[in-house]
Amino acid sequence: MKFYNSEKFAYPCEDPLAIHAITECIEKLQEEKLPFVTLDFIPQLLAELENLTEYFARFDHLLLLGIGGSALGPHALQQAFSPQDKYVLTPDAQMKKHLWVIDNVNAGHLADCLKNLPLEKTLVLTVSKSGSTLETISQYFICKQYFQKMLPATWQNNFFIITDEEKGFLRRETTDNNYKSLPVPALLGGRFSIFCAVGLVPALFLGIDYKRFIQGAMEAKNEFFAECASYQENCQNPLPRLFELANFAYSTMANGYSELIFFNYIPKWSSLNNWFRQLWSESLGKNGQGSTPVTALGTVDQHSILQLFLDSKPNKAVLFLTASAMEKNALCTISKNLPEEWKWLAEKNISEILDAEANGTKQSMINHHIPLCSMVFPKTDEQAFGKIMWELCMTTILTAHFLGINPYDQPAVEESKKIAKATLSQNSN
Ligand SMILES: O=P(O)(O)OC[C@H]1O[C@](O)(CO)[C@@H](O)[C@@H]1O
Repeated sequence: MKFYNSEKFAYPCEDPLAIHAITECIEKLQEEKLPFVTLDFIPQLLAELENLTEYFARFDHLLLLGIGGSALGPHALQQAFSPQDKYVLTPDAQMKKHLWVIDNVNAGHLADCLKNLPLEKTLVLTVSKSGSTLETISQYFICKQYFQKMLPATWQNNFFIITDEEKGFLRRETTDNNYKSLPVPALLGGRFSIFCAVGLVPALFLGIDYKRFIQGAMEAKNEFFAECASYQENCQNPLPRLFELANFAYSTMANGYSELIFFNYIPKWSSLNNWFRQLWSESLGKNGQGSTPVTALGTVDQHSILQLFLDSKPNKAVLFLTASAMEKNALCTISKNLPEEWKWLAEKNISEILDAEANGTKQSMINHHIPLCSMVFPKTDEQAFGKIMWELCMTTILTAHFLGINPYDQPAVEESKKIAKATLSQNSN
């Protein structure tokens, strides 16, 4: 991690106030023992997944009903490690397994899935921590009635539920209908749930190496707490890296930088953007605090939004993600044989073009005095993905601590849900 244009925001680790805030935060994390922080539910979950492997193997299609944290993480994993278009392009198609994420209320899409998917080979995976999200539950009812009609004798076998361990409508439905199910551990909210069954069931289904993904999260956790222990022992030791990042986020906000650009130059990780947007917004956007996450994908968004980033209000800080070892595919190397004015591109691989573009954007942002944190990833595999997701979650929690807010709730969202429910109740017979 390297910071630019942020010298004025330094949070010196020798400052007694900073030391106090940091040690207090570490103690709180150790005391709270939240499942996301401890990951202590993982061994049991891995054993349960092992037992379910044979059952999942019966199906070719996973129809995921869920929204927000119940869909964005699985979608990010799919895009990164099992993109559906990859199979369209691969004639030998190990294209056995498909994930269809129904995370919006789009009647056409749901109806197409129901009409066109082979139902016997389709597993409906309903994911909702609360078990009461209107969009998810409505789509669950529609799928249930359709499967009951089309597969009257066996329909229950095609339903799998991921929800709270004890509470909520979906937990009752699971018991009443004898569905197979896995829990979302208590106190593991939607945007932190990628490390439980919410992320791992779709990953297992698609053949993604979910064990390495979890290894990445574990590695991040162990590194973070080792750095914390060393800092607690002697505050002259380096500040834990994620505190540095949270400090950058916090102090840019405190200095009027109201937007945080998440500029991602790792095309394979494109869906990380939407996942991060929820994490940052719902965790920090409360009590008049927070910064608005604006996500961008390189190089595409250079050609749409970069102008504004560089030259509009100077209220933007940036997290800038690049990979240091981009895959060099021989098919994507330009030959020597080029027109004179393009000779400078001779023998360049497409990944070098991405690197050069990323470097150009980063340098120009730095030249425009934009506070920027650059994160360079040596790998982009499942393990690296698990690691960065855990680190971004932890950074968000640390930033919330500096802001003095609770990162785990999202109370303002409830109002619109109540209004929508009231409207539907009024119109019901
Ligand atoms: O998993 P659930 O409980 O259906 O919630 C879906 C999403 O809705 C929210 O509660 C916001 O309404 C998110 O925090 C959550 O990820």
